[in-house]
Amino acid sequence: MLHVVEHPLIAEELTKLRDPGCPSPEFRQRVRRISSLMVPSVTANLETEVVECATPLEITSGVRVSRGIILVPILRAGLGFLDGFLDLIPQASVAHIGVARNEVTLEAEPYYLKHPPTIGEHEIIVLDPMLATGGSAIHAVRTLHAAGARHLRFACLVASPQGVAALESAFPEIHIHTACLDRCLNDRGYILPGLGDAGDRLFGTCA
Ligand SMILES: O=P(O)(O)OC[C@H]1O[C@H](OP(=O)(O)OP(=O)(O)O)[C@H](O)[C@@H]1O
Ligand SMILES: O=c1cc[nH]c(=O)[nH]1
Ligand SMILES: [Mg+2]
Repeated sequence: MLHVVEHPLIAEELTKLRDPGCPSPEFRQRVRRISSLMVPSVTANLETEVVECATPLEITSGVRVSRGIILVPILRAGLGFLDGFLDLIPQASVAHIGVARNEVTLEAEPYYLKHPPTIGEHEIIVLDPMLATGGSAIHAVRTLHAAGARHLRFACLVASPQGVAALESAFPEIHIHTACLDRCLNDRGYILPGLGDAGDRLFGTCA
């Protein structure tokens, strides 16, 4: 299921982010701000349970999120999306998955994986600013499922209709949260209108 997180502040940040003149330090800050603004929507349906708690005056009931949270940025660009989530969910663990898209074949090429052993008991939030062909996200979700993940959602900044369709077709139960659903992909697999290469813009590695 696709959730487009609509909010005026997110829309304004994204508009500034698309500008090719936005330098890396500003780009990083804006991505971080958007990811923080997305957290309430991405986490709105987390399972909770009632717990007993004390105030200075009496015993009452409170709420606890039932499962621990693991954030999984897809390297590299997912790292740009991580801090905004950690700002609001500092207790989350962080697993890393390295996937690079081969820019000729557009195939996802995995190169790294590190996650806590208890992945199946946690809520997993996979993070990547860009969902283009969907190859990288599909590889990441498949890998995490194989490692035991059972409660998993995906959050991105910009999605293409093709990427959403591919990810939903591979995992019909998945919830995809995006700040924007863009128009299409170009013949090199870049999202239009998009914002270019998110990893390069985040880390200042543009040609
Ligand atoms: O949906 P896809 O067609 O797979 O494309 C999206 C992927 O491409 C980008 O990463 P890239 O491979 O450029 O690596 P980087 O993050 O290291 O720049 C982006 O961050 C996604 O991971
Ligand atoms: O538009 C795109 C597509 C893939 N990766 C990016 O960083 N941007
Ligand atoms: Mg890149």
